[in-house]
Amino acid sequence: MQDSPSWSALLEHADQLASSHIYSLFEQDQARFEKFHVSSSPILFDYSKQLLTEQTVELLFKLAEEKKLPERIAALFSGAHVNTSEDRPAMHWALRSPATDHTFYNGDDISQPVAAELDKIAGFAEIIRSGQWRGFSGYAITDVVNIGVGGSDLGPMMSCMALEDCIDVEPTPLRIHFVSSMDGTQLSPLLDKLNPHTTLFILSSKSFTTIDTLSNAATALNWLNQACSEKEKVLSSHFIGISAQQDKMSAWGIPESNQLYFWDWVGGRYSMWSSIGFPIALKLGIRAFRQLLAGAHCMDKQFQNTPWKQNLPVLLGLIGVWNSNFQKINTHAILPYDGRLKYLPTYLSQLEMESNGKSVTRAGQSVAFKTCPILWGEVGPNAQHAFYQLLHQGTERVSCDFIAPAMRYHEHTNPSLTQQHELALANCFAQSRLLALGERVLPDSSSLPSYKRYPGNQPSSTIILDELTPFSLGALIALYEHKVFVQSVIWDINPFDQWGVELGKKLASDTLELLQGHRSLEGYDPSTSGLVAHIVNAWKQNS
Ligand SMILES: O=P(O)(O)OC[C@H]1O[C@H](O)[C@H](O)[C@@H](O)[C@@H]1O
Repeated sequence: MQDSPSWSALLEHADQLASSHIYSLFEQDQARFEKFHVSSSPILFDYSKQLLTEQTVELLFKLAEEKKLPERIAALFSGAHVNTSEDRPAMHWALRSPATDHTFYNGDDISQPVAAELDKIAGFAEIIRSGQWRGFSGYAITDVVNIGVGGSDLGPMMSCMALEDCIDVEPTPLRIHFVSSMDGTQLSPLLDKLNPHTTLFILSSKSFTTIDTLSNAATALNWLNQACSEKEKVLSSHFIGISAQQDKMSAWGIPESNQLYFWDWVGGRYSMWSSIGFPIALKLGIRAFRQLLAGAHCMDKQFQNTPWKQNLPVLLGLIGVWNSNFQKINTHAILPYDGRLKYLPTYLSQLEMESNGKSVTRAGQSVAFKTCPILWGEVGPNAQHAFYQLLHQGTERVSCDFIAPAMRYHEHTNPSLTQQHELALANCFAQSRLLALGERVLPDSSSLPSYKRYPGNQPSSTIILDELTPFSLGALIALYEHKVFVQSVIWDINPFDQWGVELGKKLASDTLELLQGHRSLEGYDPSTSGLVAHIVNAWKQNS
Protein backbone atom coordinates (compact mmCIF):
# COMPACT_ATOMS: atom_id res chain seq x y z
CA MET A 1 0.00 0.00 0.00
CA GLN A 2 3.09 2.20 0.11
CA ASP A 3 2.18 3.61 -3.32
CA SER A 4 -1.43 4.36 -2.38
CA PRO A 5 -2.12 8.08 -1.86
CA SER A 6 -5.32 7.37 0.10
CA TRP A 7 -3.57 4.88 2.36
CA SER A 8 -0.84 7.46 3.11
CA ALA A 9 -3.46 10.13 3.72
CA LEU A 10 -5.25 7.82 6.15
CA LEU A 11 -1.99 7.07 7.98
CA GLU A 12 -1.37 10.78 8.37
CA HIS A 13 -4.96 11.39 9.44
CA ALA A 14 -4.71 8.57 12.01
CA ASP A 15 -1.61 10.25 13.43
CA GLN A 16 -3.54 13.50 13.82
CA LEU A 17 -6.33 11.65 15.63
CA ALA A 18 -3.92 9.63 17.78
CA SER A 19 -4.39 11.80 20.84
CA SER A 20 -8.17 12.10 20.43
CA HIS A 21 -10.66 10.41 22.65
CA ILE A 22 -14.14 9.30 21.56
CA TYR A 23 -15.38 11.33 24.52
CA SER A 24 -13.95 14.54 23.08
CA LEU A 25 -15.40 13.77 19.65
CA PHE A 26 -18.86 13.66 21.25
CA GLU A 27 -18.14 16.84 23.21
CA GLN A 28 -17.11 18.67 20.07
CA ASP A 29 -20.09 17.56 18.06
CA GLN A 30 -23.51 17.07 19.59
CA ALA A 31 -24.85 15.98 16.19
CA ARG A 32 -22.50 13.00 16.09
CA PHE A 33 -25.25 10.40 16.21
CA GLU A 34 -27.13 12.17 13.41
CA LYS A 35 -24.01 12.17 11.27
CA PHE A 36 -22.81 8.68 12.00
CA HIS A 37 -25.82 6.45 11.87
CA VAL A 38 -27.85 4.93 9.07
CA SER A 39 -31.39 3.78 9.53
CA SER A 40 -32.33 1.36 6.81
CA SER A 41 -35.08 -1.03 7.85
CA PRO A 42 -34.70 -3.70 9.15
CA ILE A 43 -31.37 -2.39 10.52
CA LEU A 44 -30.22 0.75 12.28
CA PHE A 45 -26.44 1.07 12.22
CA ASP A 46 -24.82 3.46 14.70
CA TYR A 47 -21.12 4.04 14.25
CA SER A 48 -20.88 7.28 16.20
CA LYS A 49 -18.90 5.50 18.92
CA GLN A 50 -16.05 4.78 16.51
CA LEU A 51 -12.94 6.90 16.82
CA LEU A 52 -13.43 8.65 13.52
CA THR A 53 -14.57 11.92 11.97
CA GLU A 54 -16.28 12.95 8.75
CA GLN A 55 -12.82 13.35 7.23
CA THR A 56 -12.00 9.74 8.14
CA VAL A 57 -15.07 8.53 6.29
CA GLU A 58 -14.23 10.67 3.24
CA LEU A 59 -10.67 9.32 3.17
CA LEU A 60 -11.94 5.73 3.52
CA PHE A 61 -14.30 6.31 0.58
CA LYS A 62 -11.34 7.61 -1.44
CA LEU A 63 -9.37 4.48 -0.59
CA ALA A 64 -12.32 2.36 -1.69
CA GLU A 65 -12.50 4.27 -5.00
CA GLU A 66 -8.79 3.85 -5.47
CA LYS A 67 -9.15 0.10 -4.87
CA LYS A 68 -11.95 0.07 -7.46
CA LEU A 69 -14.64 -1.11 -5.08
CA PRO A 70 -17.50 -0.21 -7.48
CA GLU A 71 -15.94 -2.29 -10.26
CA ARG A 72 -15.27 -5.16 -7.88
CA ILE A 73 -18.86 -5.13 -6.58
CA ALA A 74 -20.04 -5.22 -10.18
CA ALA A 75 -17.68 -8.14 -10.87
CA LEU A 76 -19.01 -10.08 -7.87
CA PHE A 77 -22.60 -9.67 -9.03
CA SER A 78 -21.79 -10.35 -12.70
CA GLY A 79 -20.62 -13.89 -12.01
CA ALA A 80 -16.99 -13.06 -12.91
CA HIS A 81 -14.39 -15.48 -11.54
CA VAL A 82 -13.69 -13.48 -8.38
CA ASN A 83 -12.41 -16.63 -6.65
CA THR A 84 -9.15 -16.42 -8.54
CA SER A 85 -7.20 -19.32 -7.00
CA GLU A 86 -10.06 -21.73 -7.74
CA ASP A 87 -10.99 -19.98 -10.97
CA ARG A 88 -14.70 -19.70 -10.30
CA PRO A 89 -17.32 -17.13 -9.37
CA ALA A 90 -18.80 -16.63 -5.90
CA MET A 91 -22.53 -16.53 -6.55
CA HIS A 92 -24.15 -17.18 -3.17
CA TRP A 93 -26.16 -14.00 -3.88
CA ALA A 94 -27.84 -15.78 -6.82
CA LEU A 95 -29.47 -18.21 -4.38
CA ARG A 96 -31.52 -15.37 -2.92
CA SER A 97 -32.32 -13.51 -6.15
CA PRO A 98 -35.90 -13.77 -7.35
CA ALA A 99 -36.25 -16.20 -10.29
CA THR A 100 -37.41 -13.27 -12.42
CA ASP A 101 -33.92 -11.71 -12.14
CA HIS A 102 -32.44 -14.29 -14.57
CA THR A 103 -28.92 -14.88 -13.35
CA PHE A 104 -26.41 -16.43 -15.74
CA TYR A 105 -23.50 -18.77 -15.08
CA ASN A 106 -21.30 -19.80 -18.01
CA GLY A 107 -24.00 -18.58 -20.36
CA ASP A 108 -26.77 -20.64 -18.73
CA ASP A 109 -29.71 -19.12 -16.90
CA ILE A 110 -29.36 -20.60 -13.42
CA SER A 111 -32.48 -18.97 -11.99
CA GLN A 112 -34.64 -21.94 -12.91
CA PRO A 113 -32.42 -24.66 -11.38
CA VAL A 114 -32.01 -22.52 -8.25
CA ALA A 115 -35.78 -22.08 -7.97
CA ALA A 116 -36.32 -25.78 -8.66
CA GLU A 117 -33.92 -26.78 -5.86
CA LEU A 118 -35.73 -24.40 -3.51
CA ASP A 119 -39.01 -26.06 -4.44
CA LYS A 120 -37.41 -29.43 -3.75
CA ILE A 121 -36.34 -28.20 -0.30
CA ALA A 122 -39.92 -27.06 0.29
CA GLY A 123 -41.25 -30.46 -0.80
CA PHE A 124 -38.89 -32.46 1.42
CA ALA A 125 -39.59 -30.17 4.37
CA GLU A 126 -43.33 -30.53 3.94
CA ILE A 127 -43.20 -34.33 3.70
CA ILE A 128 -41.09 -34.63 6.86
CA ARG A 129 -42.92 -31.94 8.84
CA SER A 130 -46.31 -33.47 8.03
CA GLY A 131 -45.22 -36.91 9.20
CA GLN A 132 -45.39 -38.48 5.74
CA TRP A 133 -41.70 -39.44 5.67
CA ARG A 134 -41.50 -42.85 7.30
CA GLY A 135 -38.61 -44.76 8.85
CA PHE A 136 -37.78 -48.38 7.99
CA SER A 137 -40.54 -49.74 10.22
CA GLY A 138 -43.21 -47.31 9.04
CA TYR A 139 -43.09 -44.81 11.91
CA ALA A 140 -43.08 -41.06 11.22
CA ILE A 141 -39.86 -39.11 11.84
CA THR A 142 -39.59 -37.33 15.20
CA ASP A 143 -35.89 -36.38 15.22
CA VAL A 144 -33.62 -35.07 12.50
CA VAL A 145 -29.85 -34.99 12.93
CA ASN A 146 -27.86 -32.68 10.67
CA ILE A 147 -24.35 -34.07 10.30
CA GLY A 148 -21.99 -31.49 8.82
CA VAL A 149 -19.16 -29.20 9.87
CA GLY A 150 -18.03 -25.62 9.22
CA GLY A 151 -20.20 -24.07 6.55
CA SER A 152 -22.35 -27.21 6.44
CA ASP A 153 -23.24 -26.81 10.12
CA LEU A 154 -22.85 -23.30 11.49
CA GLY A 155 -25.31 -21.40 9.28
CA PRO A 156 -28.28 -23.74 9.75
CA MET A 157 -27.48 -24.24 13.45
CA MET A 158 -27.15 -20.51 14.11
CA SER A 159 -30.35 -19.69 12.19
CA CYS A 160 -32.44 -22.46 13.78
CA MET A 161 -31.48 -21.24 17.24
CA ALA A 162 -31.94 -17.57 16.35
CA LEU A 163 -35.41 -17.94 14.91
CA GLU A 164 -36.87 -20.71 17.03
CA ASP A 165 -39.38 -18.54 18.87
CA CYS A 166 -40.17 -16.03 16.12
CA ILE A 167 -43.84 -15.38 15.76
CA ASP A 168 -43.82 -15.69 11.98
CA VAL A 169 -42.43 -19.21 11.77
CA GLU A 170 -44.52 -22.34 11.37
CA PRO A 171 -43.82 -24.43 14.49
CA THR A 172 -43.15 -28.17 14.25
CA PRO A 173 -42.84 -30.86 16.90
CA LEU A 174 -39.78 -32.20 15.02
CA ARG A 175 -36.60 -32.06 17.05
CA ILE A 176 -33.58 -30.96 15.02
CA HIS A 177 -30.08 -31.77 16.28
CA PHE A 178 -26.70 -30.68 14.98
CA VAL A 179 -23.65 -32.89 15.04
CA SER A 180 -20.28 -31.70 13.79
CA SER A 181 -17.40 -32.79 15.99
CA MET A 182 -15.33 -35.66 14.59
CA ASP A 183 -14.60 -37.17 18.00
CA GLY A 184 -18.16 -38.42 18.48
CA THR A 185 -18.77 -36.24 21.54
CA GLN A 186 -22.06 -34.92 20.19
CA LEU A 187 -23.23 -38.00 18.35
CA SER A 188 -22.59 -40.70 20.93
CA PRO A 189 -24.85 -39.36 23.74
CA LEU A 190 -27.45 -38.32 21.17
CA LEU A 191 -27.71 -41.84 19.76
CA ASP A 192 -28.21 -43.15 23.31
CA LYS A 193 -31.37 -41.02 23.52
CA LEU A 194 -32.78 -41.32 19.99
CA ASN A 195 -35.00 -43.97 18.53
CA PRO A 196 -33.59 -45.47 15.30
CA HIS A 197 -37.12 -46.10 13.99
CA THR A 198 -37.94 -42.40 13.98
CA THR A 199 -34.61 -40.66 13.35
CA LEU A 200 -33.59 -39.16 10.03
CA PHE A 201 -30.02 -38.06 9.26
CA ILE A 202 -29.07 -35.24 6.93
CA LEU A 203 -25.53 -35.64 5.61
CA SER A 204 -24.47 -32.16 4.72
CA SER A 205 -21.15 -31.63 2.97
CA LYS A 206 -20.30 -29.54 -0.07
CA SER A 207 -17.38 -31.80 -0.98
CA PHE A 208 -18.78 -35.00 0.53
CA THR A 209 -15.19 -35.90 1.43
CA THR A 210 -14.92 -34.21 4.83
CA ILE A 211 -13.72 -36.88 7.24
CA ASP A 212 -15.45 -35.30 10.25
CA THR A 213 -18.82 -35.67 8.54
CA LEU A 214 -18.13 -39.05 6.97
CA SER A 215 -16.96 -40.53 10.28
CA ASN A 216 -20.11 -39.32 12.07
CA ALA A 217 -22.18 -40.61 9.13
CA ALA A 218 -20.58 -44.06 9.40
CA THR A 219 -21.38 -44.19 13.12
CA ALA A 220 -24.99 -43.20 12.40
CA LEU A 221 -25.31 -45.87 9.70
CA ASN A 222 -23.91 -48.55 12.03
CA TRP A 223 -26.35 -47.49 14.72
CA LEU A 224 -29.27 -47.81 12.33
CA ASN A 225 -28.01 -51.13 10.98
CA GLN A 226 -28.06 -52.52 14.51
CA ALA A 227 -31.82 -51.90 14.50
CA CYS A 228 -32.40 -52.88 10.85
CA SER A 229 -29.93 -54.96 8.90
CA GLU A 230 -31.44 -54.11 5.51
CA LYS A 231 -28.92 -51.49 4.46
CA GLU A 232 -30.78 -50.25 1.39
CA LYS A 233 -33.97 -49.77 3.35
CA VAL A 234 -32.07 -47.84 6.00
CA LEU A 235 -30.31 -45.66 3.42
CA SER A 236 -33.50 -44.80 1.58
CA SER A 237 -35.63 -44.08 4.64
CA HIS A 238 -33.13 -42.55 7.09
CA PHE A 239 -30.66 -40.48 5.07
CA ILE A 240 -30.89 -37.31 3.04
CA GLY A 241 -27.71 -36.08 1.36
CA ILE A 242 -26.88 -32.44 0.61
CA SER A 243 -23.82 -31.75 -1.50
CA ALA A 244 -22.36 -30.22 -4.62
CA GLN A 245 -21.03 -33.72 -5.48
CA GLN A 246 -23.94 -35.91 -6.52
CA ASP A 247 -21.73 -38.86 -7.52
CA LYS A 248 -20.11 -38.94 -4.09
CA MET A 249 -23.50 -38.94 -2.34
CA SER A 250 -24.55 -41.82 -4.58
CA ALA A 251 -21.29 -43.69 -3.94
CA TRP A 252 -21.92 -43.39 -0.20
CA GLY A 253 -25.29 -45.02 -0.77
CA ILE A 254 -27.77 -42.16 -0.72
CA PRO A 255 -30.41 -42.79 -3.40
CA GLU A 256 -30.84 -40.00 -5.93
CA SER A 257 -34.39 -39.40 -4.74
CA ASN A 258 -32.97 -38.42 -1.30
CA GLN A 259 -30.40 -35.96 -2.60
CA LEU A 260 -30.47 -32.20 -2.46
CA TYR A 261 -27.95 -30.38 -4.57
CA PHE A 262 -26.09 -27.11 -4.72
CA TRP A 263 -23.37 -25.73 -6.91
CA ASP A 264 -19.62 -25.34 -6.93
CA TRP A 265 -20.02 -21.58 -7.27
CA VAL A 266 -21.36 -21.43 -3.69
CA GLY A 267 -18.58 -21.30 -1.08
CA GLY A 268 -19.05 -23.50 2.00
CA ARG A 269 -19.23 -20.60 4.46
CA TYR A 270 -21.63 -18.76 2.12
CA SER A 271 -23.90 -21.76 1.67
CA MET A 272 -26.71 -21.41 4.22
CA TRP A 273 -28.85 -19.93 1.42
CA SER A 274 -28.56 -23.14 -0.59
CA SER A 275 -29.94 -26.59 0.22
CA ILE A 276 -27.42 -26.55 3.12
CA GLY A 277 -30.11 -24.37 4.73
CA PHE A 278 -32.58 -27.27 4.55
CA PRO A 279 -32.67 -27.74 8.36
CA ILE A 280 -33.86 -24.12 8.61
CA ALA A 281 -36.79 -24.88 6.29
CA LEU A 282 -37.46 -28.03 8.27
CA LYS A 283 -37.47 -26.32 11.63
CA LEU A 284 -39.11 -23.01 10.74
CA GLY A 285 -41.11 -23.79 7.62
CA ILE A 286 -40.37 -22.90 4.01
CA ARG A 287 -42.07 -19.50 4.33
CA ALA A 288 -39.52 -18.44 6.95
CA PHE A 289 -36.67 -19.78 4.82
CA ARG A 290 -37.87 -17.75 1.86
CA GLN A 291 -38.07 -14.65 4.10
CA LEU A 292 -34.48 -15.26 5.19
CA LEU A 293 -33.47 -15.29 1.52
CA ALA A 294 -35.54 -12.15 0.87
CA GLY A 295 -33.79 -10.30 3.71
CA ALA A 296 -30.40 -11.23 2.32
CA HIS A 297 -31.48 -10.19 -1.18
CA CYS A 298 -32.55 -6.83 0.19
CA MET A 299 -29.00 -6.35 1.54
CA ASP A 300 -27.54 -7.46 -1.83
CA LYS A 301 -29.50 -4.67 -3.49
CA GLN A 302 -28.45 -2.13 -0.88
CA PHE A 303 -24.79 -3.13 -1.38
CA GLN A 304 -25.05 -2.69 -5.15
CA ASN A 305 -27.20 0.39 -5.42
CA THR A 306 -26.95 2.60 -2.35
CA PRO A 307 -24.61 5.59 -2.08
CA TRP A 308 -21.77 4.74 0.25
CA LYS A 309 -22.86 7.10 3.03
CA GLN A 310 -25.98 4.95 3.46
CA ASN A 311 -24.46 1.66 2.35
CA LEU A 312 -24.22 -0.59 5.42
CA PRO A 313 -21.78 -3.22 4.07
CA VAL A 314 -19.46 -0.54 2.70
CA LEU A 315 -19.50 1.37 5.99
CA LEU A 316 -19.08 -1.73 8.17
CA GLY A 317 -16.22 -2.98 5.98
CA LEU A 318 -14.37 0.33 5.82
CA ILE A 319 -14.74 0.94 9.55
CA GLY A 320 -13.13 -2.47 10.10
CA VAL A 321 -10.25 -1.46 7.81
CA TRP A 322 -9.88 1.81 9.71
CA ASN A 323 -9.67 -0.04 13.02
CA SER A 324 -7.33 -2.81 11.81
CA ASN A 325 -4.93 -0.83 9.68
CA PHE A 326 -4.98 2.68 11.07
CA GLN A 327 -6.06 2.29 14.69
CA LYS A 328 -3.94 -0.90 14.96
CA ILE A 329 -6.77 -2.78 16.67
CA ASN A 330 -6.43 -6.45 15.88
CA THR A 331 -9.25 -8.02 17.88
CA HIS A 332 -12.92 -7.62 17.17
CA ALA A 333 -15.74 -8.81 19.43
CA ILE A 334 -19.26 -9.71 18.32
CA LEU A 335 -21.63 -9.09 21.22
CA PRO A 336 -25.30 -9.94 20.66
CA TYR A 337 -27.67 -8.78 23.41
CA ASP A 338 -30.12 -11.53 22.59
CA GLY A 339 -29.46 -15.11 23.63
CA ARG A 340 -31.06 -16.39 20.44
CA LEU A 341 -27.98 -15.13 18.61
CA LYS A 342 -25.72 -17.36 20.70
CA TYR A 343 -24.07 -18.95 17.69
CA LEU A 344 -23.69 -15.74 15.70
CA PRO A 345 -20.12 -15.02 16.94
CA THR A 346 -19.01 -18.53 15.96
CA TYR A 347 -20.74 -18.26 12.60
CA LEU A 348 -19.10 -14.90 11.91
CA SER A 349 -15.70 -16.13 13.06
CA GLN A 350 -15.75 -18.68 10.23
CA LEU A 351 -17.17 -16.16 7.76
CA GLU A 352 -14.60 -13.47 8.53
CA MET A 353 -11.49 -15.36 9.55
CA GLU A 354 -11.70 -18.14 6.96
CA SER A 355 -12.44 -15.55 4.27
CA ASN A 356 -9.95 -12.83 5.11
CA GLY A 357 -7.41 -14.58 7.34
CA LYS A 358 -4.91 -14.38 4.49
CA SER A 359 -1.47 -12.85 4.05
CA VAL A 360 -0.94 -12.96 0.29
CA THR A 361 -2.61 -10.79 -2.30
CA ARG A 362 -4.56 -12.11 -5.26
CA ALA A 363 -1.33 -11.80 -7.25
CA GLY A 364 0.48 -13.95 -4.68
CA GLN A 365 2.51 -11.23 -2.98
CA SER A 366 2.93 -11.02 0.78
CA VAL A 367 0.92 -8.23 2.33
CA ALA A 368 2.75 -5.61 4.36
CA PHE A 369 -0.22 -4.73 6.58
CA LYS A 370 -2.70 -6.46 8.87
CA THR A 371 -5.70 -8.17 7.33
CA CYS A 372 -8.55 -9.85 9.23
CA PRO A 373 -8.51 -9.22 12.98
CA ILE A 374 -9.11 -12.01 15.46
CA LEU A 375 -12.85 -12.17 15.77
CA TRP A 376 -14.62 -13.70 18.71
CA GLY A 377 -17.61 -13.06 20.90
CA GLU A 378 -20.34 -14.26 23.16
CA VAL A 379 -23.87 -13.32 24.17
CA GLY A 380 -23.19 -9.84 25.59
CA PRO A 381 -25.01 -10.05 28.94
CA ASN A 382 -23.12 -13.26 29.80
CA ALA A 383 -19.81 -11.92 28.53
CA GLN A 384 -20.23 -8.94 30.88
CA HIS A 385 -19.61 -11.42 33.67
CA ALA A 386 -16.67 -13.02 31.90
CA PHE A 387 -14.35 -11.12 29.57
CA TYR A 388 -15.64 -7.51 29.71
CA GLN A 389 -13.10 -6.83 32.47
CA LEU A 390 -10.41 -6.97 29.78
CA LEU A 391 -12.43 -4.74 27.46
CA HIS A 392 -12.76 -2.09 30.17
CA GLN A 393 -9.42 -2.21 31.93
CA GLY A 394 -7.08 -4.55 30.05
CA THR A 395 -4.14 -3.64 27.85
CA GLU A 396 -5.68 -4.70 24.52
CA ARG A 397 -7.52 -2.36 22.24
CA VAL A 398 -10.68 -4.15 21.09
CA SER A 399 -13.37 -3.03 18.68
CA CYS A 400 -16.89 -4.38 19.19
CA ASP A 401 -20.17 -4.85 17.35
CA PHE A 402 -23.13 -4.67 19.72
CA ILE A 403 -26.19 -6.33 18.19
CA ALA A 404 -29.75 -6.24 19.57
CA PRO A 405 -33.37 -6.26 18.43
CA ALA A 406 -35.49 -3.18 19.19
CA MET A 407 -38.65 -5.23 19.74
CA ARG A 408 -38.97 -8.49 21.60
CA TYR A 409 -41.71 -10.19 23.65
CA HIS A 410 -44.20 -7.46 22.71
CA GLU A 411 -46.90 -10.06 22.12
CA HIS A 412 -46.00 -12.10 25.18
CA THR A 413 -48.48 -12.41 28.04
CA ASN A 414 -45.80 -12.35 30.74
CA PRO A 415 -44.88 -8.68 31.38
CA SER A 416 -41.67 -9.66 33.18
CA LEU A 417 -40.24 -10.82 29.87
CA THR A 418 -40.73 -7.36 28.38
CA GLN A 419 -38.80 -5.99 31.33
CA GLN A 420 -36.05 -8.50 30.70
CA HIS A 421 -35.74 -7.20 27.16
CA GLU A 422 -35.56 -3.62 28.49
CA LEU A 423 -32.84 -4.74 30.89
CA ALA A 424 -30.82 -6.35 28.09
CA LEU A 425 -31.05 -3.20 25.94
CA ALA A 426 -30.11 -0.99 28.88
CA ASN A 427 -27.02 -3.10 29.46
CA CYS A 428 -26.14 -3.05 25.77
CA PHE A 429 -26.26 0.75 25.58
CA ALA A 430 -24.55 1.22 28.97
CA GLN A 431 -21.64 -1.02 28.04
CA SER A 432 -20.97 0.56 24.65
CA ARG A 433 -21.20 4.00 26.28
CA LEU A 434 -18.76 3.12 29.03
CA LEU A 435 -16.37 1.44 26.58
CA ALA A 436 -16.39 4.54 24.39
CA LEU A 437 -16.39 7.34 26.97
CA GLY A 438 -14.75 5.66 29.94
CA GLU A 439 -14.92 7.14 33.45
CA ARG A 440 -15.90 10.50 31.99
CA VAL A 441 -19.48 9.26 32.15
CA LEU A 442 -19.21 10.06 35.87
CA PRO A 443 -19.82 13.64 37.09
CA ASP A 444 -16.43 13.62 38.84
CA SER A 445 -13.86 10.95 38.20
CA SER A 446 -10.77 12.85 39.34
CA SER A 447 -10.53 11.20 42.76
CA LEU A 448 -10.91 7.59 41.59
CA PRO A 449 -8.18 5.19 42.68
CA SER A 450 -6.32 3.77 39.69
CA TYR A 451 -7.99 0.35 39.92
CA LYS A 452 -11.40 2.03 39.52
CA ARG A 453 -10.47 3.98 36.42
CA TYR A 454 -12.00 3.29 33.02
CA PRO A 455 -9.90 4.64 30.17
CA GLY A 456 -12.63 4.12 27.54
CA ASN A 457 -11.80 4.89 23.91
CA GLN A 458 -12.71 1.35 22.87
CA PRO A 459 -14.61 1.88 19.61
CA SER A 460 -17.82 0.07 18.77
CA SER A 461 -20.73 -0.02 16.37
CA THR A 462 -24.28 -0.81 17.40
CA ILE A 463 -26.55 -2.75 15.09
CA ILE A 464 -30.23 -2.63 16.01
CA LEU A 465 -32.59 -4.98 14.22
CA ASP A 466 -36.23 -3.83 14.11
CA GLU A 467 -37.01 -7.29 15.43
CA LEU A 468 -35.28 -10.66 15.11
CA THR A 469 -37.13 -12.26 12.18
CA PRO A 470 -36.08 -14.46 9.28
CA PHE A 471 -36.00 -11.34 7.09
CA SER A 472 -33.81 -9.28 9.44
CA LEU A 473 -31.48 -12.21 10.14
CA GLY A 474 -31.02 -12.72 6.39
CA ALA A 475 -30.18 -9.03 5.99
CA LEU A 476 -27.77 -9.14 8.94
CA ILE A 477 -25.84 -12.14 7.64
CA ALA A 478 -25.63 -10.74 4.11
CA LEU A 479 -24.41 -7.46 5.65
CA TYR A 480 -21.45 -9.30 7.17
CA GLU A 481 -20.82 -11.30 3.98
CA HIS A 482 -20.50 -8.10 2.01
CA LYS A 483 -18.47 -6.43 4.76
CA VAL A 484 -15.97 -9.26 4.30
CA PHE A 485 -15.97 -8.64 0.54
CA VAL A 486 -15.35 -4.90 0.97
CA GLN A 487 -12.36 -5.59 3.21
CA SER A 488 -10.97 -8.18 0.81
CA VAL A 489 -11.07 -5.56 -1.94
CA ILE A 490 -9.15 -3.04 0.15
CA TRP A 491 -6.59 -5.69 1.16
CA ASP A 492 -6.55 -7.18 -2.37
CA ILE A 493 -6.99 -10.74 -1.11
CA ASN A 494 -9.26 -13.56 -2.28
CA PRO A 495 -11.99 -14.05 0.37
CA PHE A 496 -13.46 -17.11 -1.32
CA ASP A 497 -10.74 -19.76 -0.92
CA GLN A 498 -9.33 -21.42 2.23
CA TRP A 499 -6.05 -23.07 1.34
CA GLY A 500 -4.83 -22.63 4.89
CA VAL A 501 -7.04 -25.48 6.12
CA GLU A 502 -5.95 -28.06 3.54
CA LEU A 503 -2.50 -29.19 4.66
CA GLY A 504 -3.62 -29.81 8.24
CA LYS A 505 -6.25 -32.27 6.93
CA LYS A 506 -3.62 -34.16 4.92
CA LEU A 507 -1.22 -34.30 7.85
CA ALA A 508 -4.03 -35.65 10.05
CA SER A 509 -4.63 -38.57 7.70
CA ASP A 510 -0.88 -39.36 7.70
CA THR A 511 -0.87 -39.14 11.49
CA LEU A 512 -3.81 -41.54 11.70
CA GLU A 513 -1.68 -44.07 9.84
CA LEU A 514 1.06 -43.49 12.45
CA LEU A 515 -1.36 -44.16 15.31
CA GLN A 516 -2.66 -47.27 13.58
CA GLY A 517 0.90 -48.53 13.07
CA HIS A 518 0.70 -48.38 9.26
CA ARG A 519 3.50 -45.85 8.94
CA SER A 520 6.96 -45.50 10.48
CA LEU A 521 7.76 -42.70 12.93
CA GLU A 522 10.99 -42.03 11.09
CA GLY A 523 11.38 -38.46 9.91
CA TYR A 524 8.74 -37.05 12.25
CA ASP A 525 9.60 -34.33 14.72
CA PRO A 526 10.40 -35.53 18.27
CA SER A 527 7.22 -34.04 19.72
CA THR A 528 4.91 -35.88 17.30
CA SER A 529 6.93 -39.11 17.70
CA GLY A 530 6.85 -38.82 21.50
CA LEU A 531 3.11 -38.15 21.60
CA VAL A 532 2.29 -40.99 19.21
CA ALA A 533 4.53 -43.41 21.16
CA HIS A 534 2.83 -42.35 24.42
CA ILE A 535 -0.64 -43.04 23.04
CA VAL A 536 0.31 -46.35 21.43
CA ASN A 537 1.84 -47.48 24.76
CA ALA A 538 -1.27 -46.40 26.66
CA TRP A 539 -3.45 -48.42 24.27
CA LYS A 540 -1.16 -51.47 24.63
CA GLN A 541 -1.31 -51.34 28.42
CA ASN A 542 -5.10 -51.17 28.38
CA SER A 543 -5.68 -53.86 25.79
O1 LIG B 1 -19.08 -28.90 3.37
P1 LIG B 1 -17.81 -29.63 3.45
O2 LIG B 1 -17.22 -29.90 2.09
O3 LIG B 1 -17.93 -30.88 4.26
O4 LIG B 1 -16.78 -28.71 4.18
C1 LIG B 1 -16.95 -28.32 5.51
C2 LIG B 1 -15.90 -27.30 5.90
O5 LIG B 1 -14.65 -27.92 5.76
C3 LIG B 1 -13.49 -27.22 5.53
O6 LIG B 1 -12.46 -27.54 6.37
C4 LIG B 1 -13.53 -25.79 5.14
O7 LIG B 1 -12.50 -25.08 5.75
C5 LIG B 1 -14.85 -25.13 5.41
O8 LIG B 1 -14.92 -23.97 4.62
C6 LIG B 1 -16.00 -26.03 5.09
O9 LIG B 1 -17.20 -25.35 5.37
